[in-house]
This record gives sequence, structure tokens and C-alpha cells, in this order.
Amino acid sequence: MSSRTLFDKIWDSHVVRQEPDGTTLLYIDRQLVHEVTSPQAFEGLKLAGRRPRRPGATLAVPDHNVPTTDRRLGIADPISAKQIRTLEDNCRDFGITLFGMDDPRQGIVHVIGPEQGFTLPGTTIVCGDSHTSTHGAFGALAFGIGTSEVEHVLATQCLVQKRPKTMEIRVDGELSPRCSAKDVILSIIGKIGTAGGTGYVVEYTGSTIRGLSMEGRMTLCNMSIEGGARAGLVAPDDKTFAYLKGRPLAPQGELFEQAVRVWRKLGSDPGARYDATVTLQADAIAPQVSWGTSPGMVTGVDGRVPDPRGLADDKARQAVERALEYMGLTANMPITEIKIDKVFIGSCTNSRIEDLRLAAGLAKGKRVARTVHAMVVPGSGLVKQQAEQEGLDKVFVEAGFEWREAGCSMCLAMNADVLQPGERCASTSNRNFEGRQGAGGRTHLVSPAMAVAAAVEGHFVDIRHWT
Ligand SMILES: CC(C)[C@H](C(=O)O)[C@@H](O)C(=O)O
Ligand code: SF4
Repeated sequence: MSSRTLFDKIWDSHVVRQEPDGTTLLYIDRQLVHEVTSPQAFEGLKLAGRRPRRPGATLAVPDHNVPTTDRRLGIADPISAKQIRTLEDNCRDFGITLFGMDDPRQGIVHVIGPEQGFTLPGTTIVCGDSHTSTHGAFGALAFGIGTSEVEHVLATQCLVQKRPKTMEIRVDGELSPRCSAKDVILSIIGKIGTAGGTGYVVEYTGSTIRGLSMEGRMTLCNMSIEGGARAGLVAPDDKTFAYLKGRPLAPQGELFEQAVRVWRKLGSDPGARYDATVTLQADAIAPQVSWGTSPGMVTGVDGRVPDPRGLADDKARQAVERALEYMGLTANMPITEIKIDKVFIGSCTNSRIEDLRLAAGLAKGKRVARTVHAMVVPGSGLVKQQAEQEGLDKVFVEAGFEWREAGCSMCLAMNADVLQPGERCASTSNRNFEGRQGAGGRTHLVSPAMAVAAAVEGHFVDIRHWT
């Protein structure tokens, strides 16, 4: 057989049937479910009198609407409470495993999948959530789907798809001090634009990517969707296997060794062809800060807010003008002069143990600026537990950060964690659309290291030289 990419190998091994026009019925190994996009899917099953085809292939968790404060007090908001109750009822009625709100394994759906070893190389994984691309860090073909597709997968364990194109994004060289996967993916999106990956599945390659931890690779793949791509992939390697070994839902013992032998063969063959290739040099990537209202509106911390007057294209100029107005920024202002009110360290992009270790390491012995309110929201109950065992919670609290329970939280403000109109937030999340963190709220997407530095200084700083 000719040389194939990682994507080709996963796709080919999951085709149930292909029509002459390319429409494909694809087998789906696993589905993750959360409370926001599943109610109508379960309702559809109920109305049609269907049962899930393979209930054991699905794992459910509430994350978007859960409170991050004391859960013994219940959920104040009746809509959030109802969504979570509905998920519990549906999982009970349809025999689906649920990590409920009070289960220590509860957390953001894209944090708990890998953490449990539910996410495995070479598999197809879906979830009614756009950031399902996160799981591609393990060499799984993982993508977000709509609610009617959630129902389709529950009923049939299959999905109708068109084969996407493949794009290689190659990053080589060494990152600057304190630059991380978040800066890599933000600068990729800054370069290709939020539609640059449309129609593609991206495979990240190169020495920089190989050098990233599994957490870093998850951050990278998480934001593939913000660059327009259907999914992101990193070929599995020894780091992947070491991460998965012993996880509760991963194969155990001899079965694990057998699986590793298969997983080792998944990487793209030498000479495999991609439909497009983009290359970046890691040492040219500065710590990134988004200044606008889309993840592509981003620049290095050593840069300035752009000047729309310099843009010849009418549409581009208007987009920048509108973004600057919403964000309350003036053209040509140095990024380091932007003062912030809030800091949010969390979300499925940057709330794993490694993110928290790094953030705590920088926060130790420092103090959150008097003008700033900062919070840390671990990605899962188990991340929280681990962090507490390591004493990270104490470091954060002593530095003036709030330490919360796990969930999506201020990433999209479906719970009580909301920005007030006009408030400006340095956020480790992945979206900065108008109103994303609360009506009128202003979001700057940054790495955990930048978030800590901004919390302490009250404005953005070049963390490469920050002491
Ligand atoms: C609520 C959910 C459907 C949504 C998504 O698909 O991504 C959310 O997780 C988000 O990040 O905007
Ligand atoms: S943390 Fe944010 S991006 Fe991730 S699933 Fe939750 S809302 Fe979506």
C-alpha cells in the first residue's frame, strides 16, 4: 500500500461503507456527552423507541453548568439545575456511565476523557462539542458534532461523513523561555486565520511538537477548531503511551502492551502526502495575547494593538475597528499597557495539572495586584485533588487567587462565573467572541504563564524577561 498519513490510517480503518460520491458511513468508537448538547438527542431516542447501540462506548459528565463554588449548596440557577438533572435522568434511563456533579472524577469533558484513558490512539471519538479536537493529541480522530448527530451515534455507533482534506502544520526548533503550546497555537491561528483550516484535519508535526508534553499537545489540538479545522492530530509516541498506562479505562497489562504495538504503527509513513503544509519556527514565537474578538486577532506581547487605518481592505478594516471599539482599545497601543480586571486560569485548553503546576510555580511568593480579581478553576476533580496533594492550592490562595471546583466556569459563563460589562479578563481559555465570558466582557486569550504575570502586575508583561 502507498504511504499513508495518520489521518488516512484512522479513517480507512473506520469506513463501514463508502458511496460513489465519497459520502462515508464512519464507525465511531467512543462518544463523550455533556449536559448542553445531549437532551434533544436522548429525547429523539425516546420518541423513536430506540436504545443506545453500545451504551458502554459512551461516557457522560456535566461540566458547562456546574457551580465552581461549594456544591453542597446545590445549583441556584433553575435552568442549570434542570440541565444537570436531565442528564442524570437520561444516563440512568439509557444505561450510560455518568460522572455526576459530586463524583471526584467529574470535570470538563475534554479533560476527563484523556484522564480516564477513555481517549485512545487510533480511535474515532465524537462529542457534541467543538473542542472535541482536544483528544487528537493522542492520535485519535476526534471531532465535534451536532445534537442530531449525537442521537445518530447513540443509536447506530456510526456517522455519515465526507472525507476531509489533510493539512500538515510543522513547527520546528526550540520555544523561548516561558513560551508554551498555547503561544504556538495562538500564533498558528494568527498566521492561518480562523478559517485557515476549514475543510481540513490538521496533523501537527516537527521537533517542537514532539517536544511538547501530552498536556501541551492537548492545548494545541484543543484550539484546532479555532483555526477552522475539523480536527487536530499528533502522532502517538512514548509520551502518549506513558501517559495512558494504568489509566482506569485504558487497556491493562498484556492488552496494553499489545495495543502499544499497534499504536506505534499509526504515525504518518515517510513520504505520506498532505493536501497542504504550513511551517513555523518555534524561536520566532513570542508570548501571545489576543487583542480582538476572534482568536485570530492576536499578536506577540512585544507588539501593539493594530491600526485599522493601515488596512486597505474595507471589510478587514471594519472588523478591526469594531473589535477595538468592543475591546475598548486604541490603535497602536503597546500590548503591555493593557490593564486587566480579571484573570481566569481554567478551561479545557489550560486547566490540567501541568498548567496548574506551572502557574503555581510563577505565582509562588507573589501577590495578585489589588486592582485584579483572579481565579483558578481546575479541569477536573482529580486535577484538583492532585493539585491539593502537591500544595498548589495553598500557593494560589496565598498569592490571592481564588481556588474553585472543576468545570467550564468563566470560559463561557453558563454558570455563575461571569464578567461584568466592560470588565477585561486575561483568560487561558480558547474563545474571545463578544460576550463570551459575559455580556460586554472583554477577553484576552493568553497562556497560563501570561495569566499569572498579568494577575500580579495588573497588565500584560513580556514573561520572557519577567522576574
Ligand atoms: C456548549 C457547547 C456546545 C460549546 C461548543 O461546542 O464548543 C461550548 O463548549 C463552547 O466552548 O463554546
Ligand atoms: S471549557 Fe470552554 S471551550 Fe471547553 S468545553 Fe467548556 S465551554 Fe467549551
